[in-house]
Amino acid sequence: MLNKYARAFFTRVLTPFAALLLRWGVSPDAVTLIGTAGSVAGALVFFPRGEFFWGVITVTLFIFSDLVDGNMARQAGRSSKWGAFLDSTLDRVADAAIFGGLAMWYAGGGNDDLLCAVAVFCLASGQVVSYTKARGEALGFPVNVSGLVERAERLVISLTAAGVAGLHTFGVPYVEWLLPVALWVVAAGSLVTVAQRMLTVRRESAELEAAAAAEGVK
Ligand SMILES: CCCCCCCC/C=C\CCCCCCCC(=O)OC[C@H](COP(=O)(O)O[C@@H]1[C@H](O)[C@H](OP(=O)(O)O)[C@@H](O)[C@H](O)[C@H]1O)OC(=O)CCCCCCC/C=C\CCCCCCCC
Ligand SMILES: Nc1ccn([C@@H]2O[C@H](COP(=O)(O)O)[C@@H](O)[C@H]2O)c(=O)n1
Ligand SMILES: [Mg+2]
Ligand SMILES: [Mg+2]
Repeated sequence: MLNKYARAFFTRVLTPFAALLLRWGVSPDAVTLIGTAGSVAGALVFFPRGEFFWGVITVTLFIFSDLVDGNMARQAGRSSKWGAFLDSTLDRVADAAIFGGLAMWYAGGGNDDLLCAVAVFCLASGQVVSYTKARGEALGFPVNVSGLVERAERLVISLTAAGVAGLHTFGVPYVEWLLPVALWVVAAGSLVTVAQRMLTVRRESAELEAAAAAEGVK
């Protein structure tokens, strides 16, 4: 949903910045790499220590590079399959660091085995959500579904909740519960999304086989 509705807005807002980077001679691949490195560092330095506010600020600053790199590639007429591969692959790395960092907090100072397991489930199910589409498309199916909780939703829900929950360390009361709720929501939403995508590929596969069988009868 966010991918559909918010992308146009961010494309408009980020286009001048992307143009400036191109004028400075920065390549889209460099933005993809630096954005991922910054997101990973922000998540793994701050989240395991429970410093959610600064973690979210750092990760958010760097993760917007994911909207800038493609914008740069399109403006420069340099969109490539390699760029698409690099972008998607490094998305998975950044996501692993974000949910892995949260799981590390609950395994350590946060001292909550159940929430650690939920964060690990968010990590794993998010990767499976992306894999269903990548594998379905590689097999030649259109995978004509986005699903309830795509990457943008996973990030916005988790990072917003973590950022606000992090205000607890500055003395803001009654905000810590937001992160556990967000993790449960992302976990449940990702499970639904995996099911939506798997059912779509199953339907598309059946339709393709039926069409092939009908073709054979003629
Ligand atoms: C009191 C202060 C507390 C601090 C609050 C901080 C607030 C910050 C909170 C959140 C910010 C989160 C920003 C998240 C930005 C996300 C950007 C992003 O990564 O978008 C990527 C997404 C997809 O791009 P791709 O096509 O490159 O990726 C594809 C995707 O990975 C697919 O994965 P799948 O969905 O299948 O799992 C892969 O299949 C595919 O291979 C891959 O190519 O881009 C978009 O979706 C575009 C839209 C992004 C819209 C983001 C909007 C977020 C903006 C603001 C949030 C506002 C929150 C306000 C908080 C207020 C708090 C008080
Ligand atoms: N280093 C890169 C990154 C991206 N691309 C191209 O952009 C598409 C992704 O666009 P986003 O707005 O989601 O970043 C991707 O599929 C590539 O075509 C690129 O070429 N090089
Ligand atoms: Mg990108
Ligand atoms: Mg991306």
